[in-house]
Amino acid sequence: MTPLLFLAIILRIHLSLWKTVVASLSNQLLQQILDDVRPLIAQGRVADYIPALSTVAPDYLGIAVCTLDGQLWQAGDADERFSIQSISKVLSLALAQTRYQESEIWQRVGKDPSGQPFNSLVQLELEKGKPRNPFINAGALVICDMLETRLTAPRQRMLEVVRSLAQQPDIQYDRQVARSEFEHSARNAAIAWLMKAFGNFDNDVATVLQTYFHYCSLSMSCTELARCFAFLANQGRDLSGELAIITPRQTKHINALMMTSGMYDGAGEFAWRVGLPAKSGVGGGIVAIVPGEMSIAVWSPALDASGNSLAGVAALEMLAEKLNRSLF
Ligand SMILES: NC(=O)CC[C@H](N)C(=O)O
Repeated sequence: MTPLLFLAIILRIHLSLWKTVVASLSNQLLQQILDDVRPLIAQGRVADYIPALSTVAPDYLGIAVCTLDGQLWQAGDADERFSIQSISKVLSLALAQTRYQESEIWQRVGKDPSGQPFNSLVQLELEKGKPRNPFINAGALVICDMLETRLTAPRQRMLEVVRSLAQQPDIQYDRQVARSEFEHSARNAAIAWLMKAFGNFDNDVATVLQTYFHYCSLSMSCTELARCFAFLANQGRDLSGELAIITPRQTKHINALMMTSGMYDGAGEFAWRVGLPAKSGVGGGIVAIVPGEMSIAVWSPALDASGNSLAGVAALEMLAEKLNRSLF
């Protein structure tokens, strides 16, 4: 067999597999999944440590899938906006990757799962102010500190990035959520000050906290999130394929970190149940990536003990199973 023929056969197999997935994806399938997981909402709890989040009704439930050819599938409250919270930590890291050398980032923040709650201080003290990874609060605060140093207007820049990736020019910060977090920022401030004591924080703590809380307060829908995060399924390129947000190597790094640390101390169980890189936020959103194929966003505000959306995880588990997609 000539190498060319071999390549053609492989390509055919790949394309027919791709078609199978797309064929089995439908709005009805997504709706069915939402109907199946809805009873789980009652077992979770809406985050209340940020007062502005505690008023969100627990019965919202939405899902959106964006495949790399730009097609969208949706069900439930897919177009309702919510606070993306820690999902923004992925975007801050991507932004930092465009402004810093690889070694500059990873000398200040680790690449390992923490096995601890996302806002824990214990490990940070023991490990001399170097956070385990960029997706726990300490790590994201270091990344925001780095952005503060290199960007003249970090909040504006982030808005430009998400608006362009999600193809939605009116995405905004929810100022009420950002203010509420700032008024209840004792723990995050303690984390930042502890890192400053260890020499791993350069800028004014209050300024960086404000940037961090604004990023967390980004208000986006599942549809917008699915579009926005498609670059992680696409080797770092946006949906048009024309704009490289980050390099394929940087994309690999982010997906690996999402796999091991995107769901906090629930990351192991999530890998076991779903097997895809993902990032959650205490607003109840989760973004998951099927590399080379699609990005998925779910939202259900009631959380499990690790701070991950309870029905959201179950919905991803079902979808991954139905599409026969897992990295394992
Ligand atoms: N897990 C999260 O979504 C936490 C983010 C939240 N803004 C906090 O700092 O506590």
